[in-house]
Amino acid sequence: MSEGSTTELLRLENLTAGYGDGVALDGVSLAIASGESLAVLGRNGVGKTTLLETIMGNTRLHKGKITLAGRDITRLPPHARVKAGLGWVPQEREVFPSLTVEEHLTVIATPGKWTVERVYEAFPRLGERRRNYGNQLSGGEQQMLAIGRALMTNPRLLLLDEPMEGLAPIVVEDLSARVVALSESEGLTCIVVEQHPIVALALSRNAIVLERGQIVHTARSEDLAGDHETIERLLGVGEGGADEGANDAAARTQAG
Ligand SMILES: Nc1ncnc2c1ncn2[C@@H]1O[C@H](COP(=O)(O)OP(=O)(O)OP(=O)(O)O)[C@@H](O)[C@H]1O
Repeated sequence: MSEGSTTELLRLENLTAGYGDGVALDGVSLAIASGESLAVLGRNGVGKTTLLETIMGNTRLHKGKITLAGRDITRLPPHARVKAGLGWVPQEREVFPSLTVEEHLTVIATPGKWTVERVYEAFPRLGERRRNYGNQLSGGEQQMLAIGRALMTNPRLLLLDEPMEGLAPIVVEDLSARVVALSESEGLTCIVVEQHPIVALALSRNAIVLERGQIVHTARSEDLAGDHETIERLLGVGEGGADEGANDAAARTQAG
């Protein structure tokens, strides 16, 4: 795909980034088309979060270029990247105990197709909880709120960092269906970082696997889901259902 093509939304060229002088992301290049959903997979500490943080402008960039919808955003500060069309759902969720659901959604709203009412349509549970405070929400509700809040900035591209972490299997199932609906029905372009391949591959069209800050495998998600040898080799997990993934995530969270 050529740069500036009408369907290309994000292009990363040779991104090398990290924290201080350290390099956690090493020469990553990829292009994402508008409407695509991409899963970023890999074992612990391989640079998945760093990839999203670098797209957002939260790491030290040593080298490389980031283009969003034909615009070079490489040097923009994070808040300007949100304005340019990046929606950020951080791993920590960052839900505030003293704000209600509705206050979380309205405080950063940007005019566009996503309004509070549309977020409640996509996540009816949030509508039911609109007057509840952040600390009165379950983990799943907090995650929905983190996604809803990002939608309120009317992004072109939504970046989700381990959205299923610590959630019960039934909640993972529900939230996965809603994330799929965002990309399939709403046409929203998404990048999802996820530890467990079964969960991530079910909600994405394409996938990359990172190892030591580099892309070592690229595939269509449905192909990789059936490629047990590659999953075992690169991710070190055997066959297992979404339930296993969610339980792993819950165990990780409980362990710290
Ligand atoms: N704030 C930070 N300061 C210094 N080094 C960091 C920081 N955050 C991450 N790193 C290092 O960067 C490397 C990549 O970490 P990153 O969090 O991107 O991996 P990950 O694949 O998202 O892992 P996980 O699944 O455990 O979240 C690791 O070696 C990690 O120790």
